[in-house]
Amino acid sequence: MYVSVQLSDDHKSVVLLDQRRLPFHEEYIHFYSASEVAQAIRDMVVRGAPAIAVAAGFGIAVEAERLVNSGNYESYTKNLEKACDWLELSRPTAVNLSWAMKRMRKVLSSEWDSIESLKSAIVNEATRIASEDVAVNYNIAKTGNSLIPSKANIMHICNTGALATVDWGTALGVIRMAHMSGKDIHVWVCETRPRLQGAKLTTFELQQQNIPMTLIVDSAAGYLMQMKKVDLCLAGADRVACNGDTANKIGTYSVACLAKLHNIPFYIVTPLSSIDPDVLSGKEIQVEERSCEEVLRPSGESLVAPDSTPVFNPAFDITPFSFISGFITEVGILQPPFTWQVVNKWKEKLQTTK
Ligand SMILES: CSC[C@@H](O)[C@@H](O)C(=O)COP(=O)(O)O
Repeated sequence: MYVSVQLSDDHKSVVLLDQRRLPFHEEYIHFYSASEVAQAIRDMVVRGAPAIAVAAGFGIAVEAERLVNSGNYESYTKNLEKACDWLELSRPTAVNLSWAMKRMRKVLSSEWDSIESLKSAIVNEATRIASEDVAVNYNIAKTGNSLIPSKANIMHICNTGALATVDWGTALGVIRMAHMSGKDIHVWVCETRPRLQGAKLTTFELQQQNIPMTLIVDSAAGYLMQMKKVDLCLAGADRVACNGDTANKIGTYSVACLAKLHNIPFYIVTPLSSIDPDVLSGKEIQVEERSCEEVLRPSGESLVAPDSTPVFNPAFDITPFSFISGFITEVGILQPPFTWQVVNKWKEKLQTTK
C-alpha cells in the first residue's frame, strides 16, 4: 500500500510518493529541508489540500532537526518561523497549509526550556496533524456513506483519495467506505485537465481497491447527466468560505452547474480544516494560476498547441454555495454559514466525544 507523505524515522527527511510519476512509477523521494519541501509542494510532488498540510508540518519537523545545532534559542525559533512563512506561501489556495502552519507557529511561540524540548514538541505536533488526518477522514467516510444509496453512479473530479491525504481521503474515502460496506457503486472519473489527477491518480486508487469505475473526459459530464447516468456528485475542497462558496479543482464549478441543471445532488466532502471563516465569500479566495506548460504540454513533452499560444491556467474555481447540496465533514453533514463561533463549537463537540 502506498503512503503519500511520511516523516523518516530519524526526522531528517520528509518522504513523498512522487505523484507526478504515478500511475506507472511508484517512486519515493526524500526532502531534507523546509525549502526543499516547499519546492516539492509547488511542483506537485505531493498535492491535495490535506496532504500538503501534513507535508508542510513534517517540513518544519525536518527543519527543526536540521537547524538544531545552528544557533541559540532565539535564532532557532526565528528561522523556523521563516520556514513556516515559505511553506505557507508554496500554494495559495488550500487553507489547510495556513492551518497547519498556524499550529506549528503556536508550538514555536509556546515556552520551552531548551531547543531539544522545542524540537520534540514540533515533531509531536507534526505527527499529530498527520494522525488526526487519518481519524478525521475515517469519520468523514462514515458520515458520507449514510448518503450513498445501495446502488449508485457517482461522479468525482480530481483526486481526493489516500494520495491527497494521509489515508482514506475525503470524497474518495466516502466512495471507498460505500464499496467496503457492500454497496453496488460505480464511479465516473473526470480526467481533470490539465494535470489529469483523475486519469492518473483516481483511477490508480480505485483500481487498487477494486471499485468499478469509468474514466471520462471532463466535457462528457453533462452528456452523462442528461442520459440519467449520474445519481450524485462528490468533490473535495481547498478552501470553503464562511458563506459556503468553495474553491476546488478547476472544473468543479462546471460539474456543480450541470448537476444543478439536472437536479442531481452535489456534495462537497471536506474536513473542518478546509473551512476558512476569515474569508466571507468566494470572491475573497485567491485562485492559484499555474504555468502555461501544464496546458501546452499535458504529458510533459510534446506540444498540443502551437508554440507560444497564450494560455490561462487557473488551478481552481469557486462553486457558489447555492450549487452545493451539503458539506460532508467529520462532524456530520453541514450547511453554511461557517462562522468561527459555529466551527469552534463543532471542534469542541468533537473533542468531548473523543
Ligand atoms: C482531499 S483533496 C481536496 C482538494 O485538495 C482536491 O479536490 C483538489 O482540488 C486538489 O488539487 P491539486 O491541485 O491536485 O492539489
